Amino acid sequence: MEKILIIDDEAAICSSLTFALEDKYAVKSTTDPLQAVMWAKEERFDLCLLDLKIGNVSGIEILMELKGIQEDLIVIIMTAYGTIASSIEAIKKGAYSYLTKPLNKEGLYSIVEQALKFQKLNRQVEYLSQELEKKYNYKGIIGKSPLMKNVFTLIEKLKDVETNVVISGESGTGKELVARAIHFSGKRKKEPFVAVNCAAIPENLLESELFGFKKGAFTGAAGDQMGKFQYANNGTIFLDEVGDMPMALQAKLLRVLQLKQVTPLGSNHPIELNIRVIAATNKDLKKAVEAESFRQDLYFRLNVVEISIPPLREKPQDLPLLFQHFIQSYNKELNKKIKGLSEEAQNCLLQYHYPGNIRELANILEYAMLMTEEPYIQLGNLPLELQKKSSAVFAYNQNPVDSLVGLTLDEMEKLLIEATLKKNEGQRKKTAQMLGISERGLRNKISKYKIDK
Ligand SMILES: Nc1ncnc2c1ncn2[C@@H]1O[C@H](COP(=O)(O)OP(=O)(O)OP(=O)(O)O)[C@@H](O)[C@H]1O
Repeated sequence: MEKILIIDDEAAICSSLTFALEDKYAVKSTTDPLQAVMWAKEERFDLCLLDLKIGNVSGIEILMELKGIQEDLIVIIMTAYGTIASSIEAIKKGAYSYLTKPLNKEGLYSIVEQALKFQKLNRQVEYLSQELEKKYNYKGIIGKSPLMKNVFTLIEKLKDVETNVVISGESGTGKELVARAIHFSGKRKKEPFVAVNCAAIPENLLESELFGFKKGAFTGAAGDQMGKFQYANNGTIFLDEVGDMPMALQAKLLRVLQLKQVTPLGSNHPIELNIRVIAATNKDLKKAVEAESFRQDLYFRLNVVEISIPPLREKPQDLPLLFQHFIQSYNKELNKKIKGLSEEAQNCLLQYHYPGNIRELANILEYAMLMTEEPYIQLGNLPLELQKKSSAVFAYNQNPVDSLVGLTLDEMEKLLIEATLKKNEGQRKKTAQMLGISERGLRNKISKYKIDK
């Protein structure tokens, strides 16, 4: 039985409403707003009939307090004054609807029934979207596309074995997330997971960062320092951007992996290691081996199994799930109650090709959520760059040439190259022919406009 709370400063109204509703619902009523707030803290009501003015207390304040306690409580405002303005204010603050006094029984029944139905549906939607998120959320990695399912299968296979793994994919595709999933679901999960970005640490510091050093090993080595390998002992070391590791260090890394021991700089005492190595790269390591910028022996030692993570533009079916996932998580982080995206904003985000992959999508949504005050993110809340692209595409569909007015020639050229590449599924030769330029010319423009390949 649904529970209804009635708050009105007239005891007669409280009892007549109770009488009208108690056959069908569990009803509690009070003339004291403080009492009502106390009840709401102790038990969960489904619906509240709230007077707009209870003595000196404003019903809107009570409404806000009740909503703060239980967000999905349906509140129907009752007003003797019938002033549209205050009722509209109440609705803006989260009331479901309002009734004008004197109350008519039929009107009351119908609005209560309708409101409870609405709430039931809302709860169902909330429940189903959480279930959906669970279904397509593999250890915090969202995705339902066949490409991502393949990644999940590999994680399952690799989590409990000791095999070295290379995770490849463009920047922001989730390589570190996958490495963490392997570590934290496998048998080393209680041991450390240590991530090192080989591209972010200056070359002269990388060796000491990885292997550690003894006091006096070099100028400035004021005391002993443990290296990342030692920190990660018994656990997993995650070598991010391994393709950027200098050649000299690659040889040392290979020795550490072969001998399963590390010797800090300036020390003669090797330390035994029991470590799993997961490396990541946004470069094509095979090509780097061919170009002799990556050692072949190290490549074979690291790359026992490769997990390749597809760029976001190759798995558009994951976009709606990711939108929902990030909106939910930023709602928590930013203390917001955004419900979703307007159709226009959603279309704009569906059309975009995300050179920065999921990291870029997350940033766009965080920005948009900070900008929006409404329940749904609007096109105008998205970064300007995206809006511009979207309006150009939209306008183009309406009126091909006029619509491009406002873009610079460079912006237009970039859009045209992107669209032609997309039509030709990335084939440059065909694209260059279509655009009437040489392949070299196309390559130059691709790099000038930073178009992803
Ligand atoms: N499938 C996914 N589901 C949910 N969040 C994801 C997913 N993939 C990536 N992310 C999020 O996107 C951000 C970037 O991911 P991550 O750092 O793992 O990417 P990366 O490929 O290692 O990037 P880089 O190469 O730049 O280091 C993180 O905040 C991560 O949580």
